[in-house]
Amino acid sequence: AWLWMKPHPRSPAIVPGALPFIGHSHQVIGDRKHLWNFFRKVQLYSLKNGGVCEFWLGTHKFYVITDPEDSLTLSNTCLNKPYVYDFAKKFLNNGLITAQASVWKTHRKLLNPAFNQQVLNTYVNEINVQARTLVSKLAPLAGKEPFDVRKYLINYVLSTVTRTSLGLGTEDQVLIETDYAEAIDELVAMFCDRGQKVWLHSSYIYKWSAMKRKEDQLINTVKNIINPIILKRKSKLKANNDPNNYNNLASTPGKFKPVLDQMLQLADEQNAFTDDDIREHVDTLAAASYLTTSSAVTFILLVIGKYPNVQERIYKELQEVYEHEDDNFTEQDLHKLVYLEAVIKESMRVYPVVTFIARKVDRDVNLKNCTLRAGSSCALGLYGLLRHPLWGADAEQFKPERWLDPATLPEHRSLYAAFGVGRRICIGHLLSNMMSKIALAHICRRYHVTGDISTVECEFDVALQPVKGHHIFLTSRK
Ligand code: HEM
Repeated sequence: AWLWMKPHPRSPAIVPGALPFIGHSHQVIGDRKHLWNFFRKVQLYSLKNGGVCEFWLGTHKFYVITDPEDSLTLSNTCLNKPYVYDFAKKFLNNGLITAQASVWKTHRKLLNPAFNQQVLNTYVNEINVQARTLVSKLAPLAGKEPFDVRKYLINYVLSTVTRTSLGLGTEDQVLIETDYAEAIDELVAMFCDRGQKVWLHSSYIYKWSAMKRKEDQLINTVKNIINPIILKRKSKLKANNDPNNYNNLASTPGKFKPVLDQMLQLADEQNAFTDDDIREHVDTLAAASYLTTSSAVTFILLVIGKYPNVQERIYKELQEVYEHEDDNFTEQDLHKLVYLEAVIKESMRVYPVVTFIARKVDRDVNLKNCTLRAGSSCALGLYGLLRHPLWGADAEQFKPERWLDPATLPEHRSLYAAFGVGRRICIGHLLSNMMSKIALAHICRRYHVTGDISTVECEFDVALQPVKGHHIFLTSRK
């Protein structure tokens, strides 16, 4: 093992503190706040050392890339995910996040059209409905005490994503928002837990653990909820007597074709997906969307709360866009909210929620100054890319204005890494932006927000999130 750990020519710098056999494993043990500090530290170390460095978990080598060009090379050369993603494989299997490159290529191509702007525009009405529900749930809290807004946002994102992907009626939707949401939440937390408990990485040891028994139980819960929904929808579409049938929906204003229907249609016409594939895609969309988007909006509210001038400018822009206090935000309105968009982008740059992604290095890869060895894993440091010196001397500062003038933005596209880098970039990024924008527009037109991003401590939980209990305070604008 020691020989394997020995640097070879064209090796990058090794993060200090490695021990024989265990590498840096002792440095990741601790709570989630500690874990985030470790990941942050290695990315800053990578930035300082020419954009690539390495660390070790046991005898497994992880490279960390924060150079924009090298990260693009690696992410497009190696499309497979490393073994840590396999922890979620039993649950999400052929879903886009965990799918092997060969399956991913076909499925991603088939699913891309379901997330293009034209399709997303048909969701605007539904997202407004959900944002109104969010605002009405926040109403009793306004003017009272500071509170943790994240759980309300989780609920908002999960309802929106499951509504638009499953198209359920109110009855079935209740089950999704309670039992299904809870099971997904526990499963995601469990994968993160296993990642940190290095001894449970071995599938042999894991097989005998209480965590594995719990995982099986939760996966069954999820299957028992989603499988009947898929079957029911399938037979309804087949019978062609459903008034919600796609062909009627497509042309009805305010209606949309849920992703589930699009997948069932592809399955029917092209044999593209099995029922299991479809469930895995639906579960992946739910799991990938809610922690990320809810954290992002929480951070944005804390940022808005900290900078009153930014908040007033958002409010002014909103007032210019809608005519009546109670109007929905239309697709055209969303285009006009350019300052709000800049605030969202800048907040996600300075306070990203997905701080790194990873790839399996399944062949030797030559980068500018070093060679990555096959058999290892590589983390692409999104946090590092988003504050790379190429952003300018003010890279650490929150400055939404930089997005209003393209001339001030860095040229390299992979520096805009909040939603990933390369071909496996987030499929839901436009939907996520729409959900964030509509929720913030509804909140900011009703309330004045107080919060303080500068005192927030973060913990790593798949998505980065404020340590529990970080609060905002709302006062009604009326
Ligand atoms: C603030 C919100 C979000 C952030 C920061 C985010 C970030 C990311 C990142 C960094 C990746 C790349 C993962 C990797 O390469 O390993 C990714 C992938 C993915 N995201 Fe998102 N995401 C967000 C919201 C969403 C939403 C709303 C959805 C679904 C509706 C979604 C669905 C997915 C899926 C399915 C993938 C896998 C894509 C593939 O490999 O083809 N995400 N996301």
